[in-house]
Amino acid sequence: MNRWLPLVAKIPEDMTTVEQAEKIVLAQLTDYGTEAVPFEQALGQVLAEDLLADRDLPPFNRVTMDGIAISFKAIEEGINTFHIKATQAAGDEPVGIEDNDLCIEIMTGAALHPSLDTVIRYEDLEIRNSLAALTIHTIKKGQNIHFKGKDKQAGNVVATASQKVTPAIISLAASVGKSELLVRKPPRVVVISSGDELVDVNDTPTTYQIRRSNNYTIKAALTNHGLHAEILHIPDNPEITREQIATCLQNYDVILLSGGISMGKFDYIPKALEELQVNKLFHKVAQRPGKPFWFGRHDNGALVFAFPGNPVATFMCLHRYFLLWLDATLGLPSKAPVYAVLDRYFDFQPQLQYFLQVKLNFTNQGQLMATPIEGNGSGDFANLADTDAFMELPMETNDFKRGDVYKVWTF
Ligand SMILES: Nc1nc2c(c(=O)[nH]1)N[C@H]1C(S)=C(S)[C@@H](COP(=O)(O)OP(=O)(O)OC[C@H]3O[C@@H](n4cnc5c(N)ncnc54)[C@H](O)[C@@H]3O)O[C@H]1N2
Ligand code: MOO
Repeated sequence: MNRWLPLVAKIPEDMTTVEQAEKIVLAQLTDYGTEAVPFEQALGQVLAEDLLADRDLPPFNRVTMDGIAISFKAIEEGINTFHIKATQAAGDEPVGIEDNDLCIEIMTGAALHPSLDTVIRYEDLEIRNSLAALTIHTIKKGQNIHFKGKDKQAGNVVATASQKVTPAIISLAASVGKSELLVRKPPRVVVISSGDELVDVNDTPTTYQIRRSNNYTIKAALTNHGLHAEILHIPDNPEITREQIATCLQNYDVILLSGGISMGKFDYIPKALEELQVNKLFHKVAQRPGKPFWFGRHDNGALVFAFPGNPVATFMCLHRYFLLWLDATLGLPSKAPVYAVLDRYFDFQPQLQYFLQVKLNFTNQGQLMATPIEGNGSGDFANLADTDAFMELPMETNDFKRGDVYKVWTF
């Protein structure tokens, strides 16, 4: 590299830096309201209410081992053989004892009667003719019991608003009897591809055509984030492009476009967007891949993320900008950035912020290492399957040394 260049990178005036682009995107947060959904359908959505315990958790003194329940007083009195008074299953009404030499044969999950305070596992007993004899000497009062209210008390918050609904939260909702959850309404999203060279998955491409894939990649990534999206393909025709986008601007909150935004003769998208009064907030970011990225907002509030068509560029911009915006707009707390150690030397000369594709691995010391898998540019989608993240290499540097630590965007 030319070491005489100043460290502050110079970028062309018509370009936005990655940092500025992120700020502009994150300044466009929108509240789409809330909706009640059946709890099983809430996976991946963002909670819009606190989830409260409807009763103590656990709701009774819960036995945690199959065996017998006794009063600890018996142990203090030196008793080590017990008459089995009854057998109690989980869900049964609790059975108590009147004398300390009695016990209840009891199962995991059963509710303990107030006259009992200690549970001894079958493994520590010998049972014969309705008599249970201890085979161990050390017994602690209160052992093998999960006490009422130990985890949460009635009215306590078990999950807070602005948390993403995970399988654990589905489990909590079921436990506290919330069959419906109030969640943040996600934006209505349409994913649009364009280009006459693109045919659908089930069509046979001519020798010079390819199958469209970006729209499916985007849709799949959104599904992973709990967001449903519609798909639309527009041919390379300026009138149809304008008409279709105009309709989408009325029917969707967010339009994710892929392709048709650089300098080609058939790249009609930026012009159509401007004609439709979508205000351009930036076009071109000093980054690779994804330099021609276009972002704007219609007066009605609809946002347009127009990603460059090359598959890796679309994929990177989706993760670096759109998903970041989505989390923020749904009120999720911002995630702490993830950093990894570059495991070999890498150089990149252009004055652009480079998003290097990497394979991530933890060492046996718990350190996250990133191995560059560069591929063949932003058209090389095959390479995406071999990598886990983009490593964001700062624009101010051209030489990235083994052992350097940089931010990664996992996908
Ligand atoms: N003169 C210039 N040419 C290009 C520039 C530039 O700055 N000056 N930038 C290059 C960069 S960087 C990129 S990235 C691409 C982006 O161009 P577009 O957004 O206009 O995308 P297209 O030309 O429509 O397509 C690019 C490439 O991707 C394929 N593609 C498009 N959509 C899909 C899809 N849904 N599924 C799969 N593949 C798709 C398309 O067939 C092309 O091969 O422009 C460079 N050119
Ligand atoms: O943005 Mo392009 O992705 O550099 O190929």
